Amino acid sequence: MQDLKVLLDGVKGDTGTAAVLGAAACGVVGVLLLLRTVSRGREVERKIQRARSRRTEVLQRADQAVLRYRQTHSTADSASILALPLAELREKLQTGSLSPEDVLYTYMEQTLAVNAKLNCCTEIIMESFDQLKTIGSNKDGLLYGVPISLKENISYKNYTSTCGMVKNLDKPAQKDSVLVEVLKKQGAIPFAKTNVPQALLSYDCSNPIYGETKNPCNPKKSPGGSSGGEGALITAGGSVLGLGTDIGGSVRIPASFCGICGFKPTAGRLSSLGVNSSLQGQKSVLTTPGPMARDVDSLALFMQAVLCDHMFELDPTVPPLPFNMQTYKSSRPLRIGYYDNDGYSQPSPSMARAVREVKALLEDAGHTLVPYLPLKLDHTMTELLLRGLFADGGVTLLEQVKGGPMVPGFALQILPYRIPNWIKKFLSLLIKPVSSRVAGFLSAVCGVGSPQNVWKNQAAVAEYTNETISYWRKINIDVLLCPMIGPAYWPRYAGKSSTPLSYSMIYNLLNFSAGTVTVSTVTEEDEEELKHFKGIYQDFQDRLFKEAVTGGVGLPVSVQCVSLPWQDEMCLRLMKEVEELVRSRK
Ligand SMILES: CCCCCCCC/C=C\CCCCCCCC(=O)NCC(=O)O
Repeated sequence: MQDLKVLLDGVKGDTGTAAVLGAAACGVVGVLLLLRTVSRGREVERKIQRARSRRTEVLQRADQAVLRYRQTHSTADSASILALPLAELREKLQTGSLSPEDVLYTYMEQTLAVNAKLNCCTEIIMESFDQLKTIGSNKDGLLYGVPISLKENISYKNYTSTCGMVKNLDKPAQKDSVLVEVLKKQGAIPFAKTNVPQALLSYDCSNPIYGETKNPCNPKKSPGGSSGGEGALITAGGSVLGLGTDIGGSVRIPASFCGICGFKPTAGRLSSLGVNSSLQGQKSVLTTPGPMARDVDSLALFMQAVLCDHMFELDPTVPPLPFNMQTYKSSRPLRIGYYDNDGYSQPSPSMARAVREVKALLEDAGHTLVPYLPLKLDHTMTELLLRGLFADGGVTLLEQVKGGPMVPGFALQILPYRIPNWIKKFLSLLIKPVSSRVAGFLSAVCGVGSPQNVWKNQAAVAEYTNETISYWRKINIDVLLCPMIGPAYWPRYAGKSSTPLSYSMIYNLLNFSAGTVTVSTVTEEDEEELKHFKGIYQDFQDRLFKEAVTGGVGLPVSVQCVSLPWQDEMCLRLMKEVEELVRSRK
């Protein structure tokens, strides 16, 4: 200390030396910071490598387990097991004509093969093999012996839910999520976890840890997201039932992009304890777990299985409403609202055609179809939905992804949250004459500014919900038929193209029940019509959407069915009817 004082005294008045010392100090600090960044980068890289090696190792172990099983057991007919719809599979398991062992090993084998092609799994749950030893005690369960895949963010004890973010690596769940516990009690065997996009806030499916998942219908296309791993795995036959989550369409969009069925129940109907998200605590737009499968009966069976006393006991915040089979099975003619264009995002030709065709089928079947249009979508999408979702101006999301690598396109996706609000507001004014929609987006992602405004936003959402319910009452409709985003995008377009989310996310904002059923495929005529697509606003969002869905001939096309909150069975009923009508037309 004394030496330092002498040194400083020595340089006092000598400004040249002081400047040199100052510069040297800055240099040292700079080098230290650089070293810290490099070392953190290396640590991140090591973490990612560890996770990938662990996955490779677990895939190999699962592969060997399947091999051993095949060598020691007379081979069950895999193809016929994989072809069974869930209802039949379940019956054969319950009557004992199929064993849970044969079914699990068959699905495991298929999953490993599918994953090698599509990169859809993040984990194989090795405990699924152990579960076979005790499964007999769940023989009465509605899902006895049924293998089920889980989206990566659903907690399973000792497995990490990264939500596609490096910072969450190496934090294994302390316990099973409530849904996993309930599923196990019902005899289901969770056996794989599936891939998601970075931070879950995208309808693409790529993250820096596990990479990009491919669409089984066209590997060059995205499977959708965020439950994209589920969409790909189920479509390719690796799973007969899966569990995803949906805050903006993350169950419905991958179901639509891959060609299966997906159901987003009313948020609150199923327990969310142990279901991870990147915007925990955000209440304006609600997230919910929801099932995905090849047919609607499987979705209904899932709901019936988990809406049980065990779930109501484990999570008393869930209303004790068992599945209403009477509503699901009812054949009472319905009054069905419909729209093929929401007036905010022009649908692709196949999206609109699918609604028109299903409308005609429903009319022929004796239902009454009533024109419908979502209220004030322009204002609602930006001022209620986006401003509510990012009430904090995106701070939470930025914190989540800080310091980690980003998948291509993600940096651009989160750029608006990095730009200071005064610049965004200025840009919003500049852009307004060109696209009021994009201007609204820039203004909305500035957030709400104060806690008081959070409450105002939530009150406005409640008011909008009430207005919408009154509108349903006024035109006296039971359910709604409308488009679902599709066909599958080229990878990385989802991060740039947000406006089509008006078709899915509006029902998260309203917290209505909504599900998708695949009803058609893109035709040459659809593709030809797409060439003349201009869009409603004719802005860059419209141009991006057009680019994203080109090259879709032969890809699946879905429609969406919607019902009022807590009328989940009614929504499933319409989905089932749509599925049957479309099947009987073929
Ligand atoms: C240019 C105008 C844009 C208007 C409004 C767009 C609103 C969307 C904005 C942000 C992107 C949010 C993407 C959400 C995708 C689905 C994610 C999802 O459902 N995740 C499930 C989960 O988190 O559990």
